[in-house]
Amino acid sequence: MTNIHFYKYQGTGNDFVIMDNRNGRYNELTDAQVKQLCDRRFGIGADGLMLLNQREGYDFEMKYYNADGRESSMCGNGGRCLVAFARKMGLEQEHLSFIAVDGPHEATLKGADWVNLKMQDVNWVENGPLHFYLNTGSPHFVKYVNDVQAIDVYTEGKEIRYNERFAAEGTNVNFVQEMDKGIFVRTYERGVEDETYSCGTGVTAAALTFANGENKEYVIPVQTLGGQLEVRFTKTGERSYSDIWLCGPATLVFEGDINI
Ligand SMILES: N[C@@H](CCC[C@H](N)C(=O)O)C(=O)O
Repeated sequence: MTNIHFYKYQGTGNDFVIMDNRNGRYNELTDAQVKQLCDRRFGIGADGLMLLNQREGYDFEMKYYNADGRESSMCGNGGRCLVAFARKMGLEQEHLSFIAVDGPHEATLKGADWVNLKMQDVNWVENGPLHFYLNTGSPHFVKYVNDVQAIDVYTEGKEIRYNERFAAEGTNVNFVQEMDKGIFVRTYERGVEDETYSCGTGVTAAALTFANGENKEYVIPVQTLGGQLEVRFTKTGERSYSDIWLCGPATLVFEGDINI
């Protein structure tokens, strides 16, 4: 039996269990334990779990697991929550750098719970007749629809996620509606295998595909079920984007102890 001191954070309703693992205490955590901690009935409940690890040359390392217990690709809202958590753990500077599975990131903190997270540049977008497909740290299928509220995100998202073209890896699936100002995005998340209230890498993917005009700086407001985000970036070519920032709130919900 292991005693775990955990923190629960949420970023626009995308929620995470977080542990301070800078001393390596949780290195032996198994996939089954991660799954149990994320379980909404038998555990704490979350879309994913993150460890704050020590890493030379950076303020910290981000290790991310989906709710299914498997270590996965980059999580944008998770990254923002982990930055807010790092500050709670004593990394008080306004500007932080960390390394994640997709490479180095930087972040800035504003006020009590606002985190701007720099994402990797994107240099490839598949542009189909009715969809886009790109990788913003995690793979994302983006489909534009007329009424996003009317979409059965679970059923339609699951069908695309398990389409054979995405093979064993699968994809996250985003449904996007253009609004008066910006876009509304709903996401079926791989590894949660359900719709989540918000997905940071998905919101980023949707915002990039929305900027289909000239090469210039863009600021795209994005509505999700769990709240408002903003994506800032520079479009540098027909399918290339740099200086991409995912901006929004990241909030501590509660902390506690659990034995597993
Ligand atoms: N919630 C995330 C995405 C997490 C990773 C995703 N479930 C995957 O496996 O690709 C986000 O905020 O980006």
